[in-house]
Amino acid sequence: MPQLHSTENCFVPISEIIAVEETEFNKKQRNIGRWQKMAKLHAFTVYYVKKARNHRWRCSDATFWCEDEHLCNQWTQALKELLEMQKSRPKQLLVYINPYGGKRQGKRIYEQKVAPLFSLASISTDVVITEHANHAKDNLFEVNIYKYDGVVCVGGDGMFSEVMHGLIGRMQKDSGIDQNNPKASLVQCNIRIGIIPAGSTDCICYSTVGISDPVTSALHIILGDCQPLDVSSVHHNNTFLKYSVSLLGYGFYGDILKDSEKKRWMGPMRYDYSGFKTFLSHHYYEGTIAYQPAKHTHGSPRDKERCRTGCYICKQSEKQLAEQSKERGLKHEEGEEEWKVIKGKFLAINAVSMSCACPRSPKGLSPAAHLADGSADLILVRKCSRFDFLRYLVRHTNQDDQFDFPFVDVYRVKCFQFTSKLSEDNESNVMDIGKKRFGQFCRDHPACCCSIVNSTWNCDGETLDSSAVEVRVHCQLMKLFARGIEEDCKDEAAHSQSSIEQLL
Ligand SMILES: Nc1ncnc2c1ncn2[C@@H]1O[C@H](COP(=O)(O)OP(=O)(O)OP(=O)(O)O)[C@@H](O)[C@H]1O
Ligand SMILES: CCCCCCCCCCCCC/C=C/[C@@H](O)[C@H](CO)NC(=O)CCCCC
Ligand SMILES: [Ca+2]
Repeated sequence: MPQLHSTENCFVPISEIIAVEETEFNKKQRNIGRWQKMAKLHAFTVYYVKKARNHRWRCSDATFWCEDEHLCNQWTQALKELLEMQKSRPKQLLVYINPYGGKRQGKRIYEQKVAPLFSLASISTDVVITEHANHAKDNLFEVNIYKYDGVVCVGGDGMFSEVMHGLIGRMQKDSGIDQNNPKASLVQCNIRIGIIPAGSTDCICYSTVGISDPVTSALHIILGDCQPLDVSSVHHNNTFLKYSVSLLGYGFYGDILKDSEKKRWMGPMRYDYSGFKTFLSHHYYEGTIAYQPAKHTHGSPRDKERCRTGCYICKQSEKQLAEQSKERGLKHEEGEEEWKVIKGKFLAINAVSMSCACPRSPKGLSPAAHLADGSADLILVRKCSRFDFLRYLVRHTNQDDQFDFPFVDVYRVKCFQFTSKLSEDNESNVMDIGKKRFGQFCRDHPACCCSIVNSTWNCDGETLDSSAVEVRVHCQLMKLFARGIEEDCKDEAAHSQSSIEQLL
């Protein structure tokens, strides 16, 4: 009876096999003293995902061999057929590389770490190295996107934002939807985006995979993972400004971004420099926020439960979304629902449609936010002392609850509007003041830190031109090659039904 041998005793679900290849096998047989004639061996290698600590994935391999050529061929054939049956895996990808993002390593990372894995998994790629900002976005309006199973961006959150705007914008254009209408029901984008992190913050990758690591992300793309994602649309006076998936921040994060743009040459360090400077400036801004609570979702921003792979709350929202689209044509109740209004002086107004976890803050700005529940968490940090604001910031880096302060409020919302007091008071006056230098203080109280100019909105790392905005969350508008953050469970794979071991 011919037997199959292997270099490793491993247990791998079919869904985690990257590729199967026929191999040349030279088993060095140690013989005691005399030369021994060896029968020709036939072999194949199985490349599979090995899960390491902290959500890191690596490509590992195991070689199987036997003397019977027919048996060996039967095995390779059977495994390849099983891989062919994994229908969610991409075969053709469009790749955009930003050579200047983060530490300017995008091209090297792609060529050395990602391209060899794509080629091993028989994925064909069209690669575009961007030559200027908006190159990827504009290109997505021109190419035949429908021939691809996905679009990959190599860069940071800014590069992802470009690709997302290109894809969502293209989908709306092709469906005749006017993006300037803040109430429009946008068409979902089913072409998945893969993120190979090579930027400064990489918040979207970290929050959807659990780590910012190019090889891990490449493997999620190869396995054909799919993670739906909420997208917020931002409008001003019936004009579309931008989409956001991570942070929409006014005050603290807007000011950091504005200052850091001038320091791009510093690379990722610019955020630490500008963060420190902005913290010391301690500006607060007056304005009015009106929001509609997200009543459709069961979670709350103060939950202890986190959004993890297969999240129940996101699944419920997905069901609701499917029901809604069945009933399309029936009137949206949004307009009839009650608006809550809050006026005040704020150091920061942050709206996050995901946790915004990143290496700087592994639990993120709102640890219990969901990736795909159709809501955003609106965090209001009111005027407080520098010391209290520092305590608030530090809690982003430890286990303490950052919402447990009397000057911090958090609401789960489906839409909101913001108007600064300055623009409410006197539009023309704002124009005059705006011409003066940024950061001027109230003349009556030079030490009070209330700013007589507006802050800027930070929209996923890019500034918006308007301070008055209207924001609406679009549930699961797009999809990523990811699966959300997996619960830490070492023997997960051991419960899979379809494993090589079972086949053996
Ligand atoms: N070839 C290019 N030259 C100049 N800018 C580019 C080019 N390609 C893309 N960009 C722009 O660079 C901006 C920043 O890119 P990216 O997000 O990759 O890096 P980052 O800003 O360092 O990272 P993060 O967004 O994570 O902070 C993007 O908004 C994108 O529009
Ligand atoms: C004394 C220690 C205090 C430490 C406080 C740490 C708090 C860190 C929270 C980080 C939140 C990041 C939110 C993500 C925003 C991204 O969409 C955006 C684009 O990449 N990045 C920034 O705007 C860059 C924003 C950079 C912020 C530092
Ligand atoms: Ca959400």
